[in-house]
Amino acid sequence: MLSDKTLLTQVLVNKAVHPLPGDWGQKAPNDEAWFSKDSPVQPSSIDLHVGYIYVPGTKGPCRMGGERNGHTSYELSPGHSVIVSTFERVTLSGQFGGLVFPPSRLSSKGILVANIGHIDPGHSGPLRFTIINMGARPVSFVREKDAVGTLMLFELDSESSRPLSTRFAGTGEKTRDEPNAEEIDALALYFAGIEERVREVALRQANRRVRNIAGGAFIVSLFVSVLLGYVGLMLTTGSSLAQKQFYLEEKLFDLSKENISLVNRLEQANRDIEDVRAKLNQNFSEIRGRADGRDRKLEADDLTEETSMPVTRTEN
Ligand SMILES: O=c1ccn([C@H]2C[C@H](O)[C@@H](COP(=O)(O)OP(=O)(O)OP(=O)(O)O)O2)c(=O)[nH]1
Repeated sequence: MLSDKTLLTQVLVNKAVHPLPGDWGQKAPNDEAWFSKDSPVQPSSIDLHVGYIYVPGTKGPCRMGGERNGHTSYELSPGHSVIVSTFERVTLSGQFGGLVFPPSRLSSKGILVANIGHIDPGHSGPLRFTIINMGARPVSFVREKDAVGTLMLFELDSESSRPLSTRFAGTGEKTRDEPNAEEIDALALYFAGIEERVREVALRQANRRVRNIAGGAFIVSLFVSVLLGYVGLMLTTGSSLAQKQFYLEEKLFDLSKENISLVNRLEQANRDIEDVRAKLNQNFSEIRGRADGRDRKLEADDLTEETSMPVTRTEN
């Protein structure tokens, strides 16, 4: 593995990692700043920074976040995924290979980099990473400023007989570059489409309950049509409004949850009314029973009174 000094020579003399962010490219190799805490060159690795951010599902060739039009800064919402290319191009001769890892400060924010891997001898171009926000909060990425990978270089025991660049010769293809539309859209904006699925289940549940209890199909269809209208709107306006979309979707989600809670309360109120009705019926039958008993007693008393009265005869 190359140490900071050899790494620095590879970077500054052979342009193995180039360009460098900020004014690092203008510093002389013997500048002490290379060995400071903030240097992109660390004891045995070099930091790679955000280049462009590509957002899956971006419609239209001119939309920010799509092919050849990556964002230079982006706030990645929880559960969302993007492709990030590196600001630096990594150009290795046949004598060197590399390994790239996510910086641990990214992992502590809940960022998962899906494709850590190796860099072939002969590779030339930016690297790219598929990134998912598994954390609880949005995470911002800014071009040139935020580190997105940590690269280590290795010197091979002998030069590769066919470095990557020669294997591409005559194919008309290049080693890896910025992603095209097909590669960007192979990803889902939401990790495993999870938000979509959860929302569908919540809506289905709300729909069923409301229909059962209050014949509220109207409310649900209204809710669904608002949702569909909104999704349609988002499809036509593209995902440059992704954050706004996320916010509104959260709101729709909350509404759906509120709906379910209202339905639960309605169910409970129905059960309470049933209880009160049963109690009233019971009280009514008891009162009725008592009244009947009293009537019967009064009738019996009248009868006794009549039969015990002395009979007076009138004699002519
Ligand atoms: O996280 C990574 C790892 C590698 N690479 C670059 C450098 C590497 O030389 C090239 C190919 O990597 P790998 O051989 O791992 O991927 P593959 O799927 O086999 O690529 P390909 O089909 O282009 O050979 O992609 C990246 O951009 N990001």
